[in-house]
Amino acid sequence: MTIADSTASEPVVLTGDVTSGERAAEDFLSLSGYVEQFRSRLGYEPYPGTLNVELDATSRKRWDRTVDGDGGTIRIDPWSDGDREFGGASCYRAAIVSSRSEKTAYSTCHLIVPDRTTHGPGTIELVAPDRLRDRLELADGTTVTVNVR
Ligand SMILES: Cc1cc2nc3c(=O)[nH]c(=O)nc-3n(C[C@H](O)[C@H](O)[C@H](O)COP(=O)(O)O)c2cc1C
Ligand SMILES: Nc1ccn([C@@H]2O[C@H](COP(=O)(O)OP(=O)(O)O)[C@@H](O)[C@H]2O)c(=O)n1
Repeated sequence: MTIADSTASEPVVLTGDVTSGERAAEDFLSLSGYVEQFRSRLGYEPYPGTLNVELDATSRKRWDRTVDGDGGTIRIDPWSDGDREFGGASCYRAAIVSSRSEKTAYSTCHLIVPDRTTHGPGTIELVAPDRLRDRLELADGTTVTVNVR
């Protein structure tokens, strides 16, 4: 299955646990070169940071297979501020549900795959206009389901 196939059929369903990283994404997502692209291409200004989700074994295989050979639905282009080069990213429309409040889905977020990242393929990152830890009462270790379209 590819992301292109999944648009026409069912979303790709991924489950995993919320984790903390090294607070690197916060700095990148505060830069105007990214903020302007998110506003025009995703339709919102992201909360500065990414929510990290460590996938379970089944989801990890599913996601590896899904992204294979797919260019991503929405591209964020590389850019430069004159001194430094910043990498691009691929974004996929997504919705997230917490195992602690399954009635509350947050559906205006995106799974983002930076071209350069410190994370391996077993950890996905989500961007959203709101702080998802607050909106969905998430803590490290909370199991979440991410539906990727
Ligand atoms: C929009 C975006 C752009 C990024 N651009 C770069 C980059 O140019 N160079 C780089 O080394 N990492 C880049 N990263 C990746 C981060 O450095 C980091 O590997 C990843 O987002 C995990 O961060 P965390 O430690 O906050 O979880 C980018 C991340 C995002 C979300
Ligand atoms: N839309 C978002 C983005 C980040 N976050 C959280 O905001 C904090 C800062 O994001 P970050 O990407 O710099 O941090 P880490 O993921 O490296 O821990 C982290 O605790 C993220 O989990 C969130 O709750 N909702």
